[in-house]
Amino acid sequence: MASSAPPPKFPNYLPSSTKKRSEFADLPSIAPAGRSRRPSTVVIAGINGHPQINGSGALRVAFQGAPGAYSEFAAKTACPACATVPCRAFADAIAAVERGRADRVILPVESTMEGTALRNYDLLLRHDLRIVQEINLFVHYCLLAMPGVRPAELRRVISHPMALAHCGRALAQLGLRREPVEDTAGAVEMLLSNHLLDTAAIASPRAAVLYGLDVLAHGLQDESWNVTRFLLLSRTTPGPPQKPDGGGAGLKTSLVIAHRGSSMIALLKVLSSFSKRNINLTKLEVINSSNEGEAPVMILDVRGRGSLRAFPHVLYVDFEGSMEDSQVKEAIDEISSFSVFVRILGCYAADPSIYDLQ
Ligand SMILES: O=C(O)C(=O)Cc1ccccc1
Repeated sequence: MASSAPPPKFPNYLPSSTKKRSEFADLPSIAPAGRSRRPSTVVIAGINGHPQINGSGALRVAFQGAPGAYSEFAAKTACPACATVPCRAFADAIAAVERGRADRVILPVESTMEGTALRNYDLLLRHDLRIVQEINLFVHYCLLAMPGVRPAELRRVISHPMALAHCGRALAQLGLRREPVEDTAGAVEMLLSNHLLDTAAIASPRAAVLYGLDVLAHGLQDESWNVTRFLLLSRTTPGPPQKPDGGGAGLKTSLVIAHRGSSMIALLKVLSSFSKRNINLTKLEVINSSNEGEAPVMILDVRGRGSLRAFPHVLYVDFEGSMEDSQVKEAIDEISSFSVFVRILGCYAADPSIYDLQ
């Protein structure tokens, strides 16, 4: 598919003021479960075929949000026969995998409009999980409201912070007050269970159908090219990564590299280790927390004593190839010789497509 994404910016999209549903002071409390129209099962057609756990049960994929969230669609795209496990927060979704209540967890990690979701990378680094697959989805946003509500009656809009950020221009034109909540489908559920007639939600057209809400506007995102990259994580490595075409190409590896001293010198050395072996980088992000007095990046040392270690300078690198390639092995050995810490976050099939979520 087309690949002319605009250059990513790199803010952390989650504002610290993100509200939990329980903190929504001016909203009536959420209706008891019996009154909620949250569907008990969600059936979504999958798009591509991937290995499944069969027999005793479907692969269970934890995601943050209510049924109908974009992350759930990403999970179903990656594993069409999976059973999805809704979780309130990302940390809960990760805990579900760590405690064996789910087999995989799916996280949105970057978008063409907002850049890297650093918070989600932080979560990935703090836990002993491996990336087993990536999924790219086009994300289309709709403005949803309770049946019969007219646009002029709306005063505010609630949604996931990334959705609010992606639709900034349209929302400014509509003059709606923005309030972040945990996920897009959760926002829809909140409208419904609290019968909010002055509030709209930004969510997918699927969520509108699932919950029976009206779609007041389609394609609310400021940029028509709005792709979100999700990572599927597992506690264990489920065997060698499957190449997407069954051939030799299409594997990717993700690394986090920490170093002391100048991050520029380390960056140049890392780039040289890859370039002299003709290894293609697909992502490179420098986190330098020492200058602005920010908290250091905490990384779980999965090889050592399993303890969290703090680093002021970190590089995230994704590149084409896997640990099966001798050139890749050599590059990682060289990088390890001048870095204080290197962790392989996963070798996995690169997603050759961008799936369309309508
Ligand atoms: O809130 C959701 O539905 C999510 O799955 C998180 C999200 C929000 C916006 C774009 C992609 C993922």
